[in-house]
Amino acid sequence: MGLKRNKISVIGSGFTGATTALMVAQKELGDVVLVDIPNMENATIGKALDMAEAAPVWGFDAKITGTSNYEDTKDSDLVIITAGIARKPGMSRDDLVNTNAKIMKTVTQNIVKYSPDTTIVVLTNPVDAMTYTVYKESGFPKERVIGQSGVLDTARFCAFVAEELNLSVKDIHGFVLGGHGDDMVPLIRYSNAGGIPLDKLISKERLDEIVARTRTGGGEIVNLLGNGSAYYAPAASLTVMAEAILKDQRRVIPAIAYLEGEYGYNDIYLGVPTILGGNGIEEIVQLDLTEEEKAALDKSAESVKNVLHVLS
Ligand SMILES: NC(=O)C1=CN([C@@H]2O[C@H](COP(=O)(O)OP(=O)(O)OC[C@H]3O[C@@H](n4cnc5c(N)ncnc54)[C@H](O)[C@@H]3O)[C@@H](O)[C@H]2O)C=CC1
Ligand SMILES: O=C([O-])CC(=O)C(=O)O
Repeated sequence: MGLKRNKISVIGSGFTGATTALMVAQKELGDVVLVDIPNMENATIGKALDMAEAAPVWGFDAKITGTSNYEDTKDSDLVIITAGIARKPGMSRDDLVNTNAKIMKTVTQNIVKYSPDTTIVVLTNPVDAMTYTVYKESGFPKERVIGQSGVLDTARFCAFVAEELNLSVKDIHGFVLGGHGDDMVPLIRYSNAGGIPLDKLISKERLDEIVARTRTGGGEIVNLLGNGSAYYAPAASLTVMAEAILKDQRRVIPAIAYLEGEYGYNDIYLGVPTILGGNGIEEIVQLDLTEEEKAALDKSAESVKNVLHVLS
């Protein structure tokens, strides 16, 4: 017998879930089970079938199944949660908290029932609080419940810097920490273009504008789409995290992790630099922060705590 293929379940077959399913299948990270509520079952089966029919065109081997039955997720190696409502123009991510917390609880109970040893990556907003909810509901060890924000926020920052400098995105490295809200913390000191610190290449005034655009990057897309939020870059971000975990890459990736003293915070999920590998979050990297950077991170952590208070 040959090697066993990974099984990846994606919960929620909407914009982010369906796009993620296609991206992970295209990269042959494993077989994919796409799950939604019973009312959406036909549409979910249809999306999965449509993706399976793309496989011969692109030449990827991955079985893709659509379902509303969690039994089909049994023994998943990785579960990605995208289920829930998305914001519309005029809303903040935090407005989604009560509706999506309820969804997180039922989804998590079903995941745990069929895949007690899996690793969970959460996308649903407000994502820091939703990752905390999934962690508490699952009873899983903290390293196996992870939230996505930093890859996306950093990607937006890098896209804006590459555009500003007219350079390849491949040479831009950024680091965005904190909660996935408008007071997230892009760390200029740890960002560079081909190793050259950004403050040597871009004026302070323009850098401030890029930081501000990064912080409201999700809202910029929400306003343009009019009827939902971003999904291509979020799905690409989830795919990178899935690859790091399933291939045990030990990549340095900003992710939403449970903190017990790191950066001075306790009992909170927050975006920090991590090492992501086969065991999920294998380490939290503790950077030295200036007083100003730490104050900005404190403010962001405070916003996440305020959302968590709504839930308790
Ligand atoms: N953390 C991040 O960086 C990002 C987070 N998001 C969040 O991801 C979530 C999903 O966004 P979209 O895919 O654009 O929304 P969408 O509305 O296109 O899809 C959500 C899907 O979840 C399904 N769903 C609802 N309750 C469910 C349940 N109990 N079980 C299974 N499926 C269920 C819905 O039927 C729908 O198909 C939103 O909360 C959004 O704010 C989106 C982009 C980036
Ligand atoms: O902005 C939103 O509501 C969706 C999201 O989290 C993002 O695109 O960063």
